[in-house]
Amino acid sequence: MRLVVVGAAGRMGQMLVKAIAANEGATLGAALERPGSPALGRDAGELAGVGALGVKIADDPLHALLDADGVIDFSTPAVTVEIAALAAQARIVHVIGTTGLSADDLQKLDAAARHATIVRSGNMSLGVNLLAGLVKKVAATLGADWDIEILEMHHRMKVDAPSGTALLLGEAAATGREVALSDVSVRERNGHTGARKAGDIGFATLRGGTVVGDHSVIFAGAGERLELVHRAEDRGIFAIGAVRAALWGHGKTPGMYSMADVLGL
Ligand SMILES: NC(=O)C1=CN([C@@H]2O[C@H](COP(=O)(O)OP(=O)(O)OC[C@H]3O[C@@H](n4cnc5c(N)ncnc54)[C@H](OP(=O)(O)O)[C@@H]3O)[C@@H](O)[C@H]2O)C=CC1
Ligand SMILES: O=C(O)C1=N[C@H](C(=O)O)C[C@H](O)C1
Repeated sequence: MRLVVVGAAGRMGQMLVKAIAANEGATLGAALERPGSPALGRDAGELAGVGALGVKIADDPLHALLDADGVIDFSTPAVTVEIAALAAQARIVHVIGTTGLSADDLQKLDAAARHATIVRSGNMSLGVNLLAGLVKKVAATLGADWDIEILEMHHRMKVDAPSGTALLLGEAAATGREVALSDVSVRERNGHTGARKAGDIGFATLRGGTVVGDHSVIFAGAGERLELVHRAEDRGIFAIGAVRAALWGHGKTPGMYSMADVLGL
């Protein structure tokens, strides 16, 4: 499968180039960066530390997608929306790892998924997607007198909050409780907040250093507390998941899919 990597010089982009180079079922067809990026013209494999792959980083998505079977995109919301429209025109697979997407962005992705096969997840790792299943089950099992709080920590360069993973885990908890996350989520607390409202799902965000991604889902009851935790130690886990998603999506009917679909969870 011939794949394009969007944001190929980024933290995840380099991991994706590495993961594609290591996968027998995939080849790197093109590598994209923004116009004006200092990475333009560099060999994507050399930049990612896997040796020259003969693919120079370029800035023209239309040209890059011409002969592609799929595109893997861990970039920014605006770029992802643009790439989704192009992937829909080309009727190819679009794997989306980008987080921080607005409701309007998500609507545009849904429209693109009428023609593109989109796999989107706030976290492409096996561990987090298994964790989401556990969170749903625990939330469904424990009564509403157990409070749910989600805590995440990421590196100092992360630009969106709460993380895509925290929101994915929040959705899993809300689904377990058969409520809409948008009705119960509390993303900020400051000053005289009053007592916690029963049924709320709270989010707390920490940023610092080089933390790849830590997530805790805390179920706090009267006199006891249950915590489910995932710690990502290497970005390679997300890249391996994304390449697996692209290969899984090849030849699938256009639509919006998740990592749970890919992993059969
Ligand atoms: N779903 C998952 O499993 C995971 C998701 N993520 C998400 O992936 C996204 C990227 O994260 P990360 O790699 O850390 O961020 P980076 O900022 O390191 O990478 C993003 C890259 O996209 C580039 N870019 C910007 N504009 C364009 C454009 N027009 N065309 C092509 N490339 C462009 C950036 O270039 P420049 O810096 O020059 O602007 C940068 O190199 C985030 O939303 C993050 O939350 C991250 C890890 C796992
Ligand atoms: O920006 C990151 O780094 C990460 N982003 C994703 C998120 O928002 O949850 C996944 C992972 O935790 C790393």
